Amino acid sequence: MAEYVIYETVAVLQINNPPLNVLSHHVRRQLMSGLQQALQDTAVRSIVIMGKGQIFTAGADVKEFGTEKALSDPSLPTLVEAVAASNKPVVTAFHGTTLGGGVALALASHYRLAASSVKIGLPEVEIGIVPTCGVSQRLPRLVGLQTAVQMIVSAQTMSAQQALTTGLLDKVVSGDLLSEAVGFAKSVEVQALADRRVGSRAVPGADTAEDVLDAARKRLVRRSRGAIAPLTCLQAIQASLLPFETGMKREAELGQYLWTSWQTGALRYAFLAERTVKRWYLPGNKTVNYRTAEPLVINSVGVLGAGTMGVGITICLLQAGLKVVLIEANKTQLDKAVTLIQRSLGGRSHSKQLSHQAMQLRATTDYRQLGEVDLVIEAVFEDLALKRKVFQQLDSVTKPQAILATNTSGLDIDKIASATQRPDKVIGTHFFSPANVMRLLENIYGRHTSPETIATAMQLGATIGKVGVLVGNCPGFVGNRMKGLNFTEAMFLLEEGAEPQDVDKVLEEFGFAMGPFRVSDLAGGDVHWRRRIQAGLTTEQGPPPNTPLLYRQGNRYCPLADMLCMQGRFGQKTGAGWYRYESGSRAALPDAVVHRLILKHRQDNGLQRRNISSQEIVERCLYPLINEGFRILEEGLAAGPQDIDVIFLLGFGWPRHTGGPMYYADKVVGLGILLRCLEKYRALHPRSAHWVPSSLLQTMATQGTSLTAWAAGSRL
Ligand SMILES: CCCCCCCCCCCCC/C=C/C(=O)SCCNC(=O)CCNC(=O)[C@H](O)C(C)(C)COP(=O)(O)OP(=O)(O)OC[C@H]1O[C@@H](n2cnc3c(N)ncnc32)[C@H](O)[C@@H]1OP(=O)(O)O
Repeated sequence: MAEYVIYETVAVLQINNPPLNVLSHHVRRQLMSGLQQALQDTAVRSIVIMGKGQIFTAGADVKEFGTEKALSDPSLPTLVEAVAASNKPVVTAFHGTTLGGGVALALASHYRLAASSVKIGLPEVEIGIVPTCGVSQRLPRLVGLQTAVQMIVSAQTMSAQQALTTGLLDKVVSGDLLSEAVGFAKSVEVQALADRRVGSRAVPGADTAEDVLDAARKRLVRRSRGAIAPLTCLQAIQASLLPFETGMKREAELGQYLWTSWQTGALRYAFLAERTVKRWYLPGNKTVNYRTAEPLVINSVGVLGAGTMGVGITICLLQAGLKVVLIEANKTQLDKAVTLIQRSLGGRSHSKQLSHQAMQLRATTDYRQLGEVDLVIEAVFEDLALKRKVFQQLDSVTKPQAILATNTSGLDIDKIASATQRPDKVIGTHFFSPANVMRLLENIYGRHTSPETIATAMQLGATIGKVGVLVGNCPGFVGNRMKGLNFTEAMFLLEEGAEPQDVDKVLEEFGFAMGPFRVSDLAGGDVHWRRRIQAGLTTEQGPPPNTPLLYRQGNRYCPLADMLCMQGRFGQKTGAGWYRYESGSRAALPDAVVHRLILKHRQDNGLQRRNISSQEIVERCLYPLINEGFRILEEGLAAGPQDIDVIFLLGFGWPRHTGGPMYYADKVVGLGILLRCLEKYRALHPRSAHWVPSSLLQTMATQGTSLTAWAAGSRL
């Protein structure tokens, strides 16, 4: 709700809708009624709008979007325009965080005041909408086009000091915000309002406007990759160069266009899904969940292995204020890791002046130093036998109540746990590289993992700023199990007529930052080659004896990746893979050697080249992966489609504006069409098991059930 209090001649309207003061319908109604009361009360000469609690407001109520409530009277635009039309001065005074609709209220006010710690931002583009309510028209008039573009299109927050410098704020206060705001409001009661109305101003620096907009447009065309919101927001900003009323009409048209687009639905889903997955539960036993399981308190963590992953994990633990014992048998490697960690945390090792965070690190070659830690994250080489040996050692050196986590991208958690006497305390914590940057933490529970251990791993993820997603134990877990199929089909497309750059281009246009072949070159082709060798699919010398070249273990198989690896072409690190790289450059250049290799492979094996459409590339690379997602749900390895989508959005660069693979299948492709497509390709490629539609998909498609609606109903 919103409270109404009078301080002499000042009416103070305080938003009180904990925890984040979102501008839900009831809040808007009360603010509007408070505003009208203040305007009618002759004793009131000025009005202050502020918020109670930890922040001013997180903006419009995103959970109302897509429902009638979002447009119910007073809608946010109506409220904002009522503030702008006030004939008594309105001062918006904010603290904590002020986002979206909160900024709209502030811009419509006559004065803006903020606490010095405030963060101001316009995250609308991230949920696929235009910052309407006059924001796209008033902000450029107040701070100039360059800053407006920066704020609206980047969605980054601004500090109070930056906002003061750009002219967004009139004053930054360090004392009590309420008394400062009331004092300020009194001081402006007799001031004329005409030139305080932002809408009546001209956009400063309009002479350089076209240059600013052109540069922004070029940047966005390069970066948006299919997302429509950023360029639409830019169009709205451009309209601020028109007379105010005309610009407002244009803003409303563009606002409506995005408001009704499927992409805003997808982006809003992604926003809520990231929060939904925190409310974890075991798909097979909902009584084990985030409410019933208590996490252990974790103060100190051991990290075993100081390779790239170990270093990244250590950095995020230290950044979260945890004590870390880093163990590495190789002293040279350990020293190198310590330098990297200190550098990353801002400590200056040469002057011995370390940051406070870096001082929480103890680096040693001695396992016994793990005796007192609350939890260990093992990050040694991805080899089951090695990990089992390490866990045996950990079991004997750590205290009995310590949790033992393994950073594996696909090995069997139960086999690792069975090397210890405490399988209930063993869990998989799959970090994504670079571990200190990527926000995903895939947590994998084994057959014996206790609820307490799960709750602790999920809590640890939140502590270190990651989004933890809980999944069941299967080869590759959820992410890699699904992702692997994308690459498999991408290679079949090469056999049938495509070149690596064709496949990459189509998937990059779809929205991925990099296509599968560029990703493979970046990650290093040898990583998966080793896995294929371990799985008995190939050998270092070629196919295993008495194995047909194009079929392995009963399925169609493309040996092209193996052939490249046998030539030592592992990708960027060797200067050549699916592409070639000129020395020191990361630019992937199409390579005649690869072209000839593919050509010869087709000729040797009687494979006919044909033209492959972009549509087919998308379907062949993405639909098997989605089908596998349905199988994962069917097998009870993920609680819902949100969990799978968050894994792909945060761990695999799946384009956010499509919501993630499961949302995309449900809301964009349609389950019926997906099913028919799988059946078509199954008929064409009978030796690829991944085209067999999952029974869950078949049931849903046949019954016309929506996956997201089904999931929303079953979620705790
Ligand atoms: C057909 C005609 C069409 C015409 C157009 C009609 C117009 C209709 C209105 C249009 C209005 C346009 C202009 C205004 C736009 C906006 O304001 S859009 C909203 C902008 N705000 C956001 O995007 C907020 C994003 N939130 C955050 O970044 C973070 O939540 C936070 C504020 C920084 C706090 O972070 P943290 O403390 O980590 O908390 P969280 O876990 O993220 O959130 C806690 C719970 O609060 C929920 N929540 C957060 N923000 C909102 C929100 N804006 N609305 C609703 N709910 C919100 C969040 O989901 C969490 O809840 P659970 O999901 O239940 O866990």
